[in-house]
Amino acid sequence: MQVREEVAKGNMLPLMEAFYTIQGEGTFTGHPAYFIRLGGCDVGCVWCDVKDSWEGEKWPVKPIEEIVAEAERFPGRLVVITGGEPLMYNLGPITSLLKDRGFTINIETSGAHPFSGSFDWVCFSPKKFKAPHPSIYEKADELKVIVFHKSDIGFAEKHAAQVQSHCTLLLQPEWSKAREVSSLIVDYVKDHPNWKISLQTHKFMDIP
Ligand SMILES: C[S@@+](CC[C@H](N)C(=O)[O-])C[C@H]1O[C@@H](n2cnc3c(N)ncnc32)[C@H](O)[C@@H]1O
Ligand SMILES: Nc1nc2[nH]cc(C(=O)O)c2c(=O)[nH]1
Ligand code: SF4
Ligand SMILES: [Mg+2]
Repeated sequence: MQVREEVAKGNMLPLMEAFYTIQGEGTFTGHPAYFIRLGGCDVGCVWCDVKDSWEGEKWPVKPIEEIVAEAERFPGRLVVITGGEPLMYNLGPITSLLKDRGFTINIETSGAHPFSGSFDWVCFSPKKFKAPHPSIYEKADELKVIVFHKSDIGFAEKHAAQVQSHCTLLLQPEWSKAREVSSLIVDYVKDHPNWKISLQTHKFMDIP
C-alpha cells in the first residue's frame, strides 16, 4: 500500500530497464544518452516494438534516487525517459532530481496521459490507438509520427496543426513497413519541406 502511494507521488517508479546507448531517433539522433524505460502502457499500438513493457505490474518499483544514482555512473549527461508510456506516472520528482544532478532531460511520449515533469526536450509521438491528452500540444518540441499506412500522413498533419509553431515535424517509418512506406515519406517530405524524416538508426546499428 505504501509503495502504491509512493508511485502515485512519483517518488518510486516501475523500471523495466535502463541502459546507456546512442539516441537512435529524432532530433537528438547520434547523441549518447542514458535511457530510463518505465514499465506500463495502455495505448496498445499494434506495431509497438516494446510490447513487453505494457504490463506495469511486472516491473520492479524503484526509488527515484536509485534510478538517478545508476544514471550518474555513466559519462553522458543526457537522459531520455521512455517506456511503456512514461506519462502514466508523475514525473515531477524524478525530473527535478535529474535536473539537480545536472542532467539534460528528454522524454519520448504518446501524450496519452496528462503532462507532468519538467523537460528540456519533449518528443510527442501521437497514436491512433489512444487519443493524446490536450496538455501535450503546448509542450511538444518534436512531433514524431510513425507511418505504418499512407493514412498516417493525414493523421500527422492533423496533429501538426495543433502543436506550437517551433515544433519540429518528423515522419518515421514503422520498422516492419519501412520498405513500403519509405518512398511515400520521401515524396511527401520533398513536397512538404516543413517535415523531415526520422529513422530508427539504432536498429540499423544493432545496438539497444
Ligand atoms: C516504444 S515508444 C515508448 C514511448 C511512448 N510510449 C511513445 O510511444 O512515444 C518509443 C518510440 O518508439 C516509436 N516506435 C515504437 N514502435 C515502433 C516501430 N515499430 N517502428 C517505428 N517506431 C516505433 C514510438 O512511436 C515512440 O516514438
Ligand atoms: N537507441 C535507442 N534510441 C531510442 N530512441 C527512442 C527509443 C525508445 O524506445 O523510446 C530508443 C531505444 O530504444 N533505443
Ligand atoms: S504508446 Fe509507445 S509503448 Fe505504448 S504501445 Fe504505443 S509505441 Fe508501444
Ligand atoms: Mg525503442
